[in-house]
Amino acid sequence: MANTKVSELVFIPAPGVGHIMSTIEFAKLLVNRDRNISITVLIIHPPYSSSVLTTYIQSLPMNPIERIRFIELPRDQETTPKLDLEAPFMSFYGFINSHRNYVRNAVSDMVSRPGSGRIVGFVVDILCTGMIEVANEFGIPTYVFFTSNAAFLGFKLYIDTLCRDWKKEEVIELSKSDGELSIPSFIKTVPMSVYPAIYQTRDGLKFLTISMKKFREVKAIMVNTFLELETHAIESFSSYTDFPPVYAVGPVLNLDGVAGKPEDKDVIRWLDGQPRSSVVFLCFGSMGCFEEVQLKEIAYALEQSGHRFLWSLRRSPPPEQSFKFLPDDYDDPRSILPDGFLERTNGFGRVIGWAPQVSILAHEAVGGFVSHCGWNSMLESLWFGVPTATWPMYTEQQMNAFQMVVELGLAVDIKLGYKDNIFNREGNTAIVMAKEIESGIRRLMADEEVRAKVKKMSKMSRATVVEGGSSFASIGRLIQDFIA
Ligand SMILES: O=c1ccn([C@@H]2O[C@H](COP(=O)(O)OP(=O)(O)O[C@H]3O[C@H](CO)[C@@H](O)[C@H](O)[C@H]3O)[C@@H](O)[C@H]2O)c(=O)[nH]1
Repeated sequence: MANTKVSELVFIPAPGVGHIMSTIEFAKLLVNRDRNISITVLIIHPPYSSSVLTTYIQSLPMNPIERIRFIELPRDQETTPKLDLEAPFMSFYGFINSHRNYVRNAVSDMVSRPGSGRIVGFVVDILCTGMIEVANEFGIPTYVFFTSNAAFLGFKLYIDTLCRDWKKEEVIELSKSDGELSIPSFIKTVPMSVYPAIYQTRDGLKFLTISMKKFREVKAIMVNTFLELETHAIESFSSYTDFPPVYAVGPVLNLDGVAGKPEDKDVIRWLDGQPRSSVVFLCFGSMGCFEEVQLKEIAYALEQSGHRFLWSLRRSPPPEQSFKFLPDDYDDPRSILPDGFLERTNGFGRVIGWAPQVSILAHEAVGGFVSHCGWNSMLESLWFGVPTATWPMYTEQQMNAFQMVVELGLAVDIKLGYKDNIFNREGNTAIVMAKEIESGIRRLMADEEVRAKVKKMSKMSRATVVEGGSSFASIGRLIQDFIA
């Protein structure tokens, strides 16, 4: 007999650091909010090797949370499709879909478990919308947890609408032109220079149209954002009649960080010894890394700027290993930095590998953040009131940078339209010269107007998630929708 009092949700996050962490934090938030909600998280192991992600997944069962159960789906090396660098999105989508049978089995077990609750919904990541098919087989509604922002969701919707009337080649041609787009979720017209490179391919567009079609089938979309930050973008969805309701439920953050290392304490101790707001922190997300020539330009810029710095430096996998391995720490970063750089900057700068980013941003010594503009990083920097200098690299980050700098005035730019092809790094990117980086760092540390706006937004981001706040209320309405 099912326990009718308990509402069960099945969460299916995507195996990427920037996706899985916020999704699981959202699960925690829901069970804390309502004692009658219970959640089973189905973990799909990544198809590539990532020490950070593996450490994070392994840590989950070690920190039990009441009413959240983690089930790791089997890794079937024989039958899972391999990732294709020519079609990274669709092959990743195929990889996720190859787990459908495991999801069916897990849900069948849940349904037949005595005393289990009524399954009221699947909550899936954008990369896992193929699982809607399984939810439909069980007659269970699906919700999407969108780990990026509302403006970008609006971009996808806009391009999807274009693709109904235009051939994909025409959309690609348009995206490579010099023009601008009037996208309803953006206040200003959006220059093509910030159009994400991944959607300038047939593979990316195919994924976009498939996932948007699936989005139209779901009961609601939860976006990791908040009304005070993205008022215009969130309100823009009300003009669509054939799109599900959008709930702004953020910022949903993992304030515990990812993969704690013993050296992290040493980094924090070093920050303890620095003056307030004096340190520039540089970090480029779970997939960010640069060629040696670019690293040298960053090093020169840091030296010239004279600001104290903390630089998270990660090594790209060799080209033939792209997408089989994610970036990792250098054994010895000295090998790729300019001669004598570490000695000359000793005392005012530090180079580290994977950073305890959240603890660093929370530290009062940090005065600025040079970031790749991954959405979690943007939300974390706003939460802690640290202004950003934008250096977007891959996926939707150019649009995030445009939004932060041009639309919202919450960041300064180093580069808005920098694009890195993470699936094929060989000679694909222009070099940003030291002078440009140095100028960005100087503006970041000196711009009091942006700093004041960020501090104000920091207060709003904290107020929105507590009782009386808009995201708090939004989650309340969502829970009513789950249990109705
Ligand atoms: O050295 C590091 C690097 C990252 N992080 C953390 O890892 C997360 C990274 O997330 P995010 O900033 O969003 O970057 P990505 O890992 O690049 O995230 C992917 O997912 C995001 C959400 O969909 C998108 O916005 C990005 O473009 C996409 O690349 C954040 O919580 C960081 O605090 C660390 O703790 N230490």
